[in-house]
Amino acid sequence: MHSTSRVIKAPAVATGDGDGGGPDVRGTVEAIIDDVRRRGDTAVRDYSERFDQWSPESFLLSEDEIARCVAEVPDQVIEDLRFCQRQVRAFAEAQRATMTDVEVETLPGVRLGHRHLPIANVGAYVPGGRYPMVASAHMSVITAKVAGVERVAAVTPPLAGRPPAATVAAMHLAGADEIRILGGVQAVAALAVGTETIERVDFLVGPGNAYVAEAKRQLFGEVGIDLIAGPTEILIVADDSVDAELVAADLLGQAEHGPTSPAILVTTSEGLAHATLREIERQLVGLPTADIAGVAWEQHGEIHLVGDLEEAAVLADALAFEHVEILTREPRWALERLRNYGALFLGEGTTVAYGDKTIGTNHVLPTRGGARYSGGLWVGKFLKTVTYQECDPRASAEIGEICARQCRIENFEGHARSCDVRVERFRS
Ligand SMILES: NC(=O)c1ccc[n+]([C@@H]2O[C@H](COP(=O)([O-])OP(=O)(O)OC[C@H]3O[C@@H](n4cnc5c(N)ncnc54)[C@H](O)[C@@H]3O)[C@@H](O)[C@H]2O)c1
Ligand SMILES: N[C@H](CO)Cc1c[nH]c[nH+]1
Ligand SMILES: [Zn+2]
Repeated sequence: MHSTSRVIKAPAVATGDGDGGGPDVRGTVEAIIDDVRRRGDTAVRDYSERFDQWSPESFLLSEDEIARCVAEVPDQVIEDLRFCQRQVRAFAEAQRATMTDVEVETLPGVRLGHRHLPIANVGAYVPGGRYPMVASAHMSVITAKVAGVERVAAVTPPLAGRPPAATVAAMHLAGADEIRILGGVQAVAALAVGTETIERVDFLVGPGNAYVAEAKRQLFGEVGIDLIAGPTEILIVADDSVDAELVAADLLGQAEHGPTSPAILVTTSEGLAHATLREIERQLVGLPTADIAGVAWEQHGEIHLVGDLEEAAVLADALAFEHVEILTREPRWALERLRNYGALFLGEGTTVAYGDKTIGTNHVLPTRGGARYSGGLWVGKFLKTVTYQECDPRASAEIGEICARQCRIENFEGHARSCDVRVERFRS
């Protein structure tokens, strides 16, 4: 296909630079994980002091401390948290209901099945370095609980030298079994490898900054992980049916996550492209987070003018962004056409912020191209799909003959004899 794509605004820094996985981040993370492995709680405390100026008597909140946090949160906030959590739970439960166990008779006397078993021990990282990311508590903790996870150990960094009350309330209402005020690599490493006071988990979930994402990547194998959910990304596909005010607001909305968060507009309308540039400048004035969003936009913001929506789709699939908004006349075309995205937002009626906080889909989503091979966090990530089999004597004799021959092709004589013994025993 001949592309007529033109760049209206290029990023000052190549997308992906500096937002994780670079040698500095990799080395720092490796050193912290090693140290936590060697020195346990002492290392955890040292890094918490160094990075978060936080060294309480215990990182684990007592029931009283949790109750004090919940009491600090205004009633309206608690009511809204409960609303958001109901939406997340309802969608997770609907997804869980699709995951039925299977048992089939594939041949007479041969029964094969699978079951979905919840992981027993999960660590849920709730970010909070720059903003208290309250909603991440719903996304990880509720979803784990809907899956049937027994122990959810939740962690989040302190906020201005204190437990972040709303985040703690959200973790508690979501059903977290343990709540620790502990952030960054030291928290993730402690959960993964275990320390004198923190029982290790089997699976780590949740978003985080480049350090947290890299820590999960390095610990993978020793512990399971949901996905790499690093610095937020947004891509908007738009035609001339949408106005620049909405597009600019949505781009800046996610750019405010951090100075390395890319925000990209792909449009068929040259008028919208230029209007969006102007509108972003206008909206940055007076935005309290303009210092972050402005840098993100300047360094990682892009506008591409394309010939048609097919070109837009090719670009969107190649970039495989975390969030993709479709602001075109008939947005549902994207459901059929696009394949690489973490979450899709169809039409002007919704926006990434709805998914981030309130509507019920999970906001823990793949970044840095991870959408090519993974979707976001969902109830299925907490379930292990395990198989079983059973064979009656007649079927066993039949299968055994074939299987023994197959084993010998591969020179597995021991395997073959485990079949032979059954053929002998069960042949009528
Ligand atoms: N992809 C997703 O699904 C998703 C969802 C929500 C949030 N996010 C992302 O989560 C991130 C949250 O980042 P944050 O920083 O606000 O909170 P965070 O909790 O992820 O990280 C804060 C911690 O980073 C550690 N840290 C900071 N500087 C460090 C350094 N130089 N060396 C080692 N450790 C260091 C500190 O211990 C601190 O507690 C954002 O990038 C946001 O875009 C992603
Ligand atoms: N946009 C983030 C997902 O990348 C989620 C979030 C929560 N709160 C604000 N934003
Ligand atoms: Zn967001």
